Amino acid sequence: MYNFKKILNEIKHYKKEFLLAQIFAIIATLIAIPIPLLMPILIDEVLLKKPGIWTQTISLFFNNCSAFCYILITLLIVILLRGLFVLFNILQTYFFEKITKDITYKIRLRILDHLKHLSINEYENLKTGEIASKLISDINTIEEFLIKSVSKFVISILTLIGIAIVLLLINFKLGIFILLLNPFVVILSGKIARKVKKYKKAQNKTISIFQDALIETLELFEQIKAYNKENFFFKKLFKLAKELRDKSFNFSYKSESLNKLSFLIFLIGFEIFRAAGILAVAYDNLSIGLMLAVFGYLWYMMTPIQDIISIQYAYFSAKAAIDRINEILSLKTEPHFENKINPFNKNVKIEIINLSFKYKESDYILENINATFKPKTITALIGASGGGKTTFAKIIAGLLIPNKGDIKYNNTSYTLIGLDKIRENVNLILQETRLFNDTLYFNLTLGKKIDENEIWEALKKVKLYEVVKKWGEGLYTNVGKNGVKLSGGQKQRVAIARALIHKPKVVILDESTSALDIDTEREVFKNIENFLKERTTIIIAHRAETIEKADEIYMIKNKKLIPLTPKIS
Ligand SMILES: Nc1ncnc2c1ncn2[C@@H]1O[C@H](COP(=O)(O)OP(=O)(O)OP(=O)(O)O)[C@@H](O)[C@H]1O
Repeated sequence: MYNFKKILNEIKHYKKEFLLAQIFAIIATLIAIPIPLLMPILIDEVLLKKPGIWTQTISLFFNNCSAFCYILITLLIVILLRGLFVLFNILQTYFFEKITKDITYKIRLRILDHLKHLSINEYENLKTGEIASKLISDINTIEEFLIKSVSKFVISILTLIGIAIVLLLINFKLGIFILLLNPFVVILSGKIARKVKKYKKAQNKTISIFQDALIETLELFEQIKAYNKENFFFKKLFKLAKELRDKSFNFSYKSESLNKLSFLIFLIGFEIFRAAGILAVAYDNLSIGLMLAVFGYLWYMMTPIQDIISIQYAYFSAKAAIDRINEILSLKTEPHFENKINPFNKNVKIEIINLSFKYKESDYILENINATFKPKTITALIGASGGGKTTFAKIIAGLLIPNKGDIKYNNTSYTLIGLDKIRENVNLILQETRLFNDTLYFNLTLGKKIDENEIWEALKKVKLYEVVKKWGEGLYTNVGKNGVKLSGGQKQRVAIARALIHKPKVVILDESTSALDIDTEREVFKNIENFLKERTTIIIAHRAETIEKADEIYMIKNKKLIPLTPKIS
């Protein structure tokens, strides 16, 4: 779990970089502080002919300097200082960014690692979009806070101290007046500016509601047409479009007005300080040049004050982001079992012993069941819809962990094998096959190097050979997002081909030919029959013909697994 202390503590790992960054930040600030003073001072010392410390210093190096020479030298020095300021600023940014990006990278890795080990049961309750937004936007928010608090805070404080000293030295009374009042001006205008942000957010929300509805309508366009529901859905869209107009108008108008108001407050403050500056010239011996320098410092003060104030907001946003990230980190990961014994080096006998299972908040789906699945045997599993067949298959495949009882693979408990080993050797082919937006080759091999001939052989068996041969790029054809270029039945056959290629010791077919027509299903089964008979096979099916192929039959009924012997035919 994360908290601010833990995140800020991370900085300890970057002591060298952090120290360098701070040193560069201090140098940059020291360089920047005198810049607003240099040009205005020439007004007094050169134009108004009141020689002072600046022209005297230049004269030490250049004899008989003319007005042009003073202005040129000052200009060159200002340009040089500005250049050096940027250079040191870049250096400090480099190190600060390196630190913050590395810290957030570690947070990202930690979340990804947690997701990797998430139990499937927990994963099913998560929305993928939510995870994506959490990973990206919440971590960005934390990063923003880190940059503001770690890098900008120190610089802002230093800059303000530097400016305060210069202002007080220029004119004590004017300095005090500005230093006390300016933060209020910035805070007030900043507060209003934040309200603008709130309205902008509300406006974006209305836009996204409209966008979501539009996308959904377009995605389901075919079904909407088929059910003759265009009027209903488009009426909803028309209504949302109207709402979007009204709300957008309301928000844009308000946010624009507030924006202007915020700037007005800032300008009023600025004008008051200018007036105070002129008053100081009139009544307090402030020179015109120094007055102009004070105006320069007024602008210069704005950014550090704003940065300091925004740390507070960044803190609250980051706090919410940390809470959301912790929500992900609190999701249960699957138990880790040591891979002590590998029972999969021969054909597999699976024994289910007093096994019970329930989902997070459900009643028991399976209760105290016992069964044996013999090697080189095809077992059919039947039962009413919703009875728990897929759940049972997932447990055998190591995707769900039983709440009670044991599963033994060749007399070895799953707790001694390790889930990864089980998944490697038990291939569960589900009814719905999800494919990667990648080539058919990748979808079949999943990154493993497999000889193309072997793949073509598998495709022949599942009757996809002709189809794929016709594709221009053959095995290297991209199947599109979620395999859109393939029909439901073709996708199911890709999944079966994948199993043929990976040769698992146990195969579970969970209604994995449901989308095939009877003839194709019959042929595919005939082609893979030997493959299935050589291993431990469980077939979940409704069709009598599929069940007939089984050597044994089990039925799931009332949370129990009942052997059906003799075989129904
Ligand atoms: N992730 C889940 N969280 C909570 N309950 C679930 C989850 N998955 C399935 N269930 C519930 O478990 C029960 C068994 O579902 P399962 O999918 O295993 O049944 P099935 O026999 O395979 O059904 P079908 O023949 O319709 O595919 C159902 O009541 C279902 O609502």
